[in-house]
Amino acid sequence: MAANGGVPGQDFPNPLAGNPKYQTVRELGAGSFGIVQLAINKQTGEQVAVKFLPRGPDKVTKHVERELRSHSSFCHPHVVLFKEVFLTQSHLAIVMEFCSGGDLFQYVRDRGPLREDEARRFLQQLVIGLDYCHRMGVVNRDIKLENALLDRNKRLLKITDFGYAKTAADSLPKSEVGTPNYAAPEVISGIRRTYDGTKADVWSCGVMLYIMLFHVYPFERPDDPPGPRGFAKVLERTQNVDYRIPSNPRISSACRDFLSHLLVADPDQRLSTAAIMEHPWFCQGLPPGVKSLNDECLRLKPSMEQQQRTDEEIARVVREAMVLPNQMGGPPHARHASLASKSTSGSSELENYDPVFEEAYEAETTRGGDHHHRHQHKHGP
Ligand SMILES: Nc1ncnc2c1ncn2[C@@H]1O[C@H](COP(=O)(O)OP(=O)(O)OP(=O)(O)O)[C@@H](O)[C@H]1O
Repeated sequence: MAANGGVPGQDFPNPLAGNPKYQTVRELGAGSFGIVQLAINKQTGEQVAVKFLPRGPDKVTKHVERELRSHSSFCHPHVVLFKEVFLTQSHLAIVMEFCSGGDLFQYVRDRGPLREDEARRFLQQLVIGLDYCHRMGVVNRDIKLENALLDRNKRLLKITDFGYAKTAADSLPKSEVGTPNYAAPEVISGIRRTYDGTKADVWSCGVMLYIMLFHVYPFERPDDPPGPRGFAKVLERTQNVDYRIPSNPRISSACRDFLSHLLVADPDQRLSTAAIMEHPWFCQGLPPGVKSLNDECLRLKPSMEQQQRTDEEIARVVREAMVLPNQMGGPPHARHASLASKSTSGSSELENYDPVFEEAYEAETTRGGDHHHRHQHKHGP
């Protein structure tokens, strides 16, 4: 921490300086919208991640409001838990569950291709989390390795970043969003004025699985030219579904079949998350009870009145955050406009859920085998 209480490398004072509830531990990273800090809740000792968006109309937009609305309605073991949002003098602060194991991109980058059963375990968790979001009426549209965070044991996966998410009520997505390497053909082509965002998310899951298995992007080639020409080739191959299955590391025919049902050009022919959950490759080693987890989580959904109150509160905080503090003439420091804190407590089934996948991993590890192949590829993560 800089001497002035500021964040090293940042030209503004630490937004949490003097905050009565949270204290900064360290910076976790920066995204395109703002920085993320690890902080500690001084009252409970709990570690949390706090994302800061600079106040003012440039960074705090209606998209932020939508992200917060979606995120605040979720309560699921494979979705990073939203805790609260508040205003500081300079920033809108979004408090989330802290995932100390880094993201799946770093994990795959450090290990090389994952063993098929390890890749499947991550994919299972991703799809279960995603199916829940879809059933809550939200498509993510930015599914990628970087947005899958891991717990301290690097076993449990949690989806994060709903910056591009759309609710079903917002109508089907029309804009081209997401990350090019993970974008579905119908998103790239723009031929359909609208597309089914749930199926675009499924395509991105297919890309993620491919990268986990082979440590390279499916539609890139090592001899692609750099810059826009290489980029254009990736888009062209995506639209032609022109990918190859490397012979090394060898994958099972069931896995190959599974992948070929995710990376399908026609979204109507592509598996839905519900159909994925019936595929034999996906079901292998799936801990018992996991398939009914989403029904349980959906039962915990806030009531319409509750969610309406939360949405109104979010709208109020976001409206205030859009105005620069010196234009408000309001209180000078850390105006705490927070929502009630959330946790998964109250549902014993959810509280007991995390060990389910952990135990499944343990069983798998005991069964043996070298967990991590270490093939090096030129253009992988
Ligand atoms: N809940 C969290 N727990 C632990 N680390 C987190 C958490 N949320 C974000 N991070 C880390 O903070 C960094 C910035 O995250 P953020 O979501 O702002 O940006 P991003 O997803 O990398 O980029 P962008 O927002 O441009 O897509 C990332 O390295 C991410 O791993």
